[in-house]
Amino acid sequence: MRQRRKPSRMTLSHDVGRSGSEKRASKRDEAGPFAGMNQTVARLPERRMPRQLPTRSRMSLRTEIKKRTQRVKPTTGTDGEEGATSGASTMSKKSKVDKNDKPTFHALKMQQILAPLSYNQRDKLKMKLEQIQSFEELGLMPPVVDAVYSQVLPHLKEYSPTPVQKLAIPALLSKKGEYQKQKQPEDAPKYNQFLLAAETGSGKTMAYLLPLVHHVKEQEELDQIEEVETEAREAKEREERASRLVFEADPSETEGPKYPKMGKPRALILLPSSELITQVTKVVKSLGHAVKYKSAGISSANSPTVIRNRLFNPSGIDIVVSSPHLIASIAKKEPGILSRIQYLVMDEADSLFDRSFSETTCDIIDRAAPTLKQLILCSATIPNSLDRFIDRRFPQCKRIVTPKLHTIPRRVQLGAVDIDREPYRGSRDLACADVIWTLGKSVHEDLNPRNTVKHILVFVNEREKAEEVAKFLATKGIDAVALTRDTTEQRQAEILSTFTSAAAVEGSEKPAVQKKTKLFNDFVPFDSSDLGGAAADDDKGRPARHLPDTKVLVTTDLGSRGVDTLAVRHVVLYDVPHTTIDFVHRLGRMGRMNRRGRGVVLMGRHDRKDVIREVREAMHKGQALI
Ligand SMILES: Nc1ncnc2c1ncn2[C@@H]1O[C@H](COP(=O)(O)OP(=O)(O)OP(=O)(O)O)[C@@H](O)[C@H]1O
Repeated sequence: MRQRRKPSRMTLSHDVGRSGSEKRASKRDEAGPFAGMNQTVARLPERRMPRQLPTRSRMSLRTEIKKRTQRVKPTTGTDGEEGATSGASTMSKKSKVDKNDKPTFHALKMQQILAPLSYNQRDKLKMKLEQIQSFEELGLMPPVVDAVYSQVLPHLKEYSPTPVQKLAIPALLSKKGEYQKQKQPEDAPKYNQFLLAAETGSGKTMAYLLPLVHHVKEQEELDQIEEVETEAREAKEREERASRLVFEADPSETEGPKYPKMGKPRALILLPSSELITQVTKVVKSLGHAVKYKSAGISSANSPTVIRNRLFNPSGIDIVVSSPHLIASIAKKEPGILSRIQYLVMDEADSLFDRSFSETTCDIIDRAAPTLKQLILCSATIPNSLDRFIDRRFPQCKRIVTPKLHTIPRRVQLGAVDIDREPYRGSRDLACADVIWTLGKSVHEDLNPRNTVKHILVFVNEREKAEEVAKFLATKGIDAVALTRDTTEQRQAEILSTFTSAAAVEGSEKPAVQKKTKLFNDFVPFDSSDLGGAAADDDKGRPARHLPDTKVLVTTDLGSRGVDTLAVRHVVLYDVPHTTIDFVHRLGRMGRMNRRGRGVVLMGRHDRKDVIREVREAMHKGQALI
């Protein structure tokens, strides 16, 4: 029997976008033995008016909730797919907001208080976004912009930065506040700290990478000037010394390191898994084809020789993409690796600061601090724990958040299948197979002349379950594989590559033109009559039929964080996710960059149907989850 789960500690932050100064309440003078001394006037505390408890207590809880939710209501109904309507128009509609549009989270509130971003903040951000239309307006050097067009997004005809890119790139390039930094107390960090928080699939990688490349190139020019100056100065000093010490060897003349830049990157990007390292390295490399710099991606999937060759190239290295654990272990033997870092990025920051990574990640930040100029934390979800951690550890952190933070794109729809209904009778496996068959047999409307291979992701909550479900699906004629931490790194890369390619893969079957065949668009998972039958076994237990042109990947959170699964348009939530954070990440594997997607959640009698309903409603209205 399935057990009811305990609520998770991971909850979304309620006030992500506030600035450093807003969040610290002014510290009151603490009382002490000398507190009243040397006073010339009586400093009596301000008289406080009693709180109007009677009125407040009369206010029903329902009204209270309504009042609060009004404060954070995102501008639903007025924003299109990209959500960039004019702030003025949305503001003016504030008073006319339909009651039904307000977030009415009750079940989700048990996990978390609301308000990811205030209504006003979201509106202000939208107004700011409207003012920027192209990459040229962001302040990047022209070769970097050209590299975006020619290398990273060559398949596009029209280019425009995404909201997070519009907000983050100018902020990361800005030199504002550099002077004040130098005047801060000795022990305060001398580097700028940023938090980039934006919805899944919104282009966060380029939002931090383009400014980083810009800085690296700028620094390269400065280095070259400095090198020429140093060489000239040293030559002059040598000459002077030579004229003074005609007969003696100069004891102060020691040779500097032969390869000063070897194994000492300027920028370090840290990620929690090998798949993500490979993914981000690909973007770094593609930019590097046009803007020349030296980069390397290293993960535990690489052999020590490969890692050494990539890092310790005599001509130096500019950008390294890796994981905290690997960098920490290299730094034990080669401390130089952290001695020149100026730009440090923590991508998927909520994972990198969770219990399994936090100590190592923080240690790297401390060791890089003396040379560090910018620390960038980046994530699609900001749990309360991370929010509090940032407050404590990086009180000066500048928060760059987008108006759609913590929302699931409206292009993604979520349906639910009741596994307790006929014909499943409580069998989650059977319901899962049936949903996949229905999705697999539906015909994609724009596919000609052959059916396109469909890529479906199935998310389970426990690692052991992934293997089990994949096996079951295989017995039902479905081409399913499991991806877990136990899968070898090479195999993980192989499996994921088919799910991350944007190119459509032509299938083997012609689309059936039968009347009965459902168009992919028409699929309504709530309608059980619509669920086509999964293949029955033959006498020997082998599947009687095989589902063609459909590839299924069964995975846990490993496949949900950051993986750019462009090929995926269907996600099946085999288990109801533990938290809204999991909903955001898992459903965030679809609907990336204006694509559409459909999710199906399997729900049983022990699952929180109220949670599913609220998530669906929030998605439908384009509201942020809490
Ligand atoms: N300005 C743009 N226009 C069109 N496509 C873009 C743009 N910027 C990035 N992309 C594409 O969008 C996809 C998603 O980008 P990316 O992986 O950076 O998203 P993300 O915000 O980091 O997602 P996640 O939170 O899931 O990690 C990539 O395929 C990328 O090439």
